[in-house]
Amino acid sequence: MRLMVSGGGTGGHIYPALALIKALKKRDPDAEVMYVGSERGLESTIVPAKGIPFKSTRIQGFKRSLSLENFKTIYLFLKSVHETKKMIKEFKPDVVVGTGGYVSGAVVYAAAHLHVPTLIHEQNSVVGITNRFLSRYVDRIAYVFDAALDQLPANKMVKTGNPRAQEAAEVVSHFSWQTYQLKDDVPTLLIFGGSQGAPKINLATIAAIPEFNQRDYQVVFVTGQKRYDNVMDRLKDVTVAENVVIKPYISNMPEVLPKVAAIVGRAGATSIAEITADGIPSILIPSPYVTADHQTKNAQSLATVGAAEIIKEADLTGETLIAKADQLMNDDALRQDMAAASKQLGVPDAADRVLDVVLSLKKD
Ligand SMILES: CC(=O)N[C@H]1[C@@H](OP(=O)(O)OP(=O)(O)OC[C@H]2O[C@@H](n3ccc(=O)[nH]c3=O)[C@H](O)[C@@H]2O)O[C@H](CO)[C@@H](O)[C@@H]1O
Repeated sequence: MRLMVSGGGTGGHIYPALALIKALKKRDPDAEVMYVGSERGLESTIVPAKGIPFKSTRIQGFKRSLSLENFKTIYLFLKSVHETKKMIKEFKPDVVVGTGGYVSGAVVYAAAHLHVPTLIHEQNSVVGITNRFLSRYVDRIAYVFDAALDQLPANKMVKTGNPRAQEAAEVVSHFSWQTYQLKDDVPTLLIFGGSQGAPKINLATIAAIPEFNQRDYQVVFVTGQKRYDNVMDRLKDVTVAENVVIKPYISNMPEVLPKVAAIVGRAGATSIAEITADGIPSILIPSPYVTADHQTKNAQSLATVGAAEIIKEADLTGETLIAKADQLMNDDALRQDMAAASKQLGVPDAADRVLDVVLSLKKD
């Protein structure tokens, strides 16, 4: 099997692709894989670091307003299609899979033009612009939320869940909080704002640190790689107690998550897949800056069954954060109930389900 995968921009599009590759390698150790990403997206560092063959192309997104930049976007897209056609002819994939982000638009479009079988994976309840465009050309569309069904061609749709859920569910974690100078027998609250960090979550957490310092539970605050210096700057005159640890990024999230008592975070689709696969209680602060407010829909799917609490970003302050965090962290029974509800929503075999579809597309 020769699989070409593309997805990029943010972690939410990259990690499902990596989980699919992992599942393929497990089933077929001789499979050859090529990942095509954008030059500047997170994938250009995350993917090569995993030892996966990686090629890049330059591409950018459309501006919502009418702008000259959009001509450059179209030019880069066409150039990218041309470049990736060459990569496809060279690598000769049996199937090409796109997991979202602009770069997958060029790669999957090029593959469809060359009559290579194609599949896209839609992680969200509201379909992204790239997948909406690609849906006309691809052979199959793997999806997670039923809400996506009426936005895409019904005859191509296969419900699979998010492959990252399987990676999260299957991991045998040997992670110890001692790596972070924390204790293994104290409940730990993990705070992170998606793959890039979220300024409002960071500000509320900074405001809450004097209170977190006095709690019996531990707090791991992940700022986002690019926002770490800014956070540390704001904290230069603030005492941070031993039970609070601040990190720019966690690169081994599947190992860390099983050791977490509760999460405060955004409601990105891939984060949610992990949270439910592991059955972790959460306080979700949906990003109001995403297409059609889809993170609120994602978060509601957990909140309605008692798996998560929601704080609207507009209501998020140090005080509201502390109040909800205390409620959850000081009540073991509540956390257990939420954990059970969360786990009910998980799809722990999602990577195999996507892989089955991929393999069914391979021509003999
Ligand atoms: C602002 C934005 O456009 N967000 C979108 C983006 O979110 P984003 O890229 O933030 O994606 P998600 O929240 O879905 O997933 C984040 C991923 O990054 C990982 N992670 C995060 C922090 C860290 O320190 N280490 C780490 O490994 C998480 O474990 C998870 O696997 O893609 C998602 C999936 O299409 C969408 O639902 C989100 O709406």
